[in-house]
Amino acid sequence: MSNESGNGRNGRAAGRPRGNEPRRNDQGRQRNRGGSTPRRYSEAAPSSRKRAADPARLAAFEVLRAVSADDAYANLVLPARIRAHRLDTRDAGFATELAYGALRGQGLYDAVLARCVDRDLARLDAAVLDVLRLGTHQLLAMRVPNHAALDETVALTRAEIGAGPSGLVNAVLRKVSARSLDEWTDELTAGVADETARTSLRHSHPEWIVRALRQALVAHGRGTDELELLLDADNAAPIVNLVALPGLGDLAPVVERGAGPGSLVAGSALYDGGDPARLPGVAEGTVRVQDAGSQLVARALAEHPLEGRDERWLDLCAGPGGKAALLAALAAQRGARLTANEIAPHRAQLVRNALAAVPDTAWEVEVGDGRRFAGIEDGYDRIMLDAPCSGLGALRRRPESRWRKQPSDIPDLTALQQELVDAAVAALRPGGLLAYVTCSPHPAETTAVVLDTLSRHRGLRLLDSGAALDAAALHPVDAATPVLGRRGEVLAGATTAQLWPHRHATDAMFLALFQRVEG
Ligand SMILES: C[S@@+](CC[C@H](N)C(=O)[O-])C[C@H]1O[C@@H](n2cnc3c(N)ncnc32)[C@H](O)[C@@H]1O
Repeated sequence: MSNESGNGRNGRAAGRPRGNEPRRNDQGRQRNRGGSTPRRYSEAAPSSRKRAADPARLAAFEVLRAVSADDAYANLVLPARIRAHRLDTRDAGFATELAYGALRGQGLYDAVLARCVDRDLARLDAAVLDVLRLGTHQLLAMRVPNHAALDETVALTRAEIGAGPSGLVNAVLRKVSARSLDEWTDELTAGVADETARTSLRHSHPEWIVRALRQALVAHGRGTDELELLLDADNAAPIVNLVALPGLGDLAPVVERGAGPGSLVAGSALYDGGDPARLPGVAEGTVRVQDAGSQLVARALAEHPLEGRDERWLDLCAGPGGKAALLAALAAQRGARLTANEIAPHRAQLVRNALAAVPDTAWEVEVGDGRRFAGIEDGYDRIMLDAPCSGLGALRRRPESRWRKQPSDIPDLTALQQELVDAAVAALRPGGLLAYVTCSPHPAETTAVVLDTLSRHRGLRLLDSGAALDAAALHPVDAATPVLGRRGEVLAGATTAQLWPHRHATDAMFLALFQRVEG
């Protein structure tokens, strides 16, 4: 057995990519090799190869098993598996790339596997299918030598599933390794006439999401020529974004530990040095992991000028508390107080945890349906409505989510979004500000909700949301979309704003900032 296919002297498992940057093709996809690279295979038969599973690959396998067998969320399972296997920073990075990459690429990898397995994939043992997805990702998209990907995946199969399927796994992965990712995608898409179906395969997104994102680009004033960039951004690992809670957190020690300053929003940093939980301030909760787009929409609400009283702030749908923590810290600096409401008790507890670092004079947590705020007496000055949504703007962060969502989810969500908007409007004092936010660019959840809201609430004005984002950002973000009125006229001074992973390196957060103009 070569050195590369066994555990190294430092305990690091074999076959890890070496060098700094993974190679990428012209769509930004990570590559294993080009078609001209010589292919190497282990000479040993599967039965005589190593049997122990490499801990990093085992951690990734456990994540895929939890996702497919228990409907778990990969981003919640992975940290625990990394700790359980005591992976160092490099191996944790390998396990993360392997698990997340295999989940994101599942649509394309299953199409490849369907060509290499002599039966319907649905008839394969689910654990065997997961192990094949992990092997396929290593062979086609990671810089793991072929022989290491094969040996290690067969060893994982033997150790975790049994000797029986290891021959099948070996045979299938040898077929997979006979072509590069580009060769496979070309072959799989060659006979597909429909453009959406081709794009869906090539970029490993369900067809309905490809269609929805194409419509979203158009609805928010972008060109459909950006679609492939957007899909590729969904398939790339996002860098960790940090926020220092204003007045409480300090980024200087975090920067000393290798983080770079964030370029989009004040008080933010970017970190790619491993587990952010080890950074100064993170355990204390004064420095938090939070997407820069989320930071920006929270600041856009908090920093927009407001006449009159500015003491009562409401976060209507606060769980798990990311925006609430930032809003509460800003409220504390202004002598305001945030009510953070959440319907799910366990998520309300996450909000309390997120707020723990902020003086408790500045916040309270309530548990209940946000729609009950329609009946309150004394209105709020600033309301954040970060509505439950499809999450189509955060696919890069939740690698399995694209395969779980259904187009039939959307109508129920938009009905709830509209009812929550109605409650928020009723809970707003005259002159008060309402931020309607989604982590989805889907037109039904964004522009359609805004137009419906404007048609039913004549006392509500849509502000220039794009300008509000620009004012809260370190530089103009160019995210504004003009809004058309009933007769097709552009509404003066009114825009919505849409951030994008491929343009802003944020989640695709949507913001519509409203003001109640009459009592
Ligand atoms: C998009 S998440 C909010 C994310 C949060 N603002 C943050 O930044 O961490 C939407 C939240 O709304 C909650 N939710 C769903 N229906 C609700 C309702 N009717 N009233 C209040 N909260 C609700 C969900 O449980 C979920 O925690």
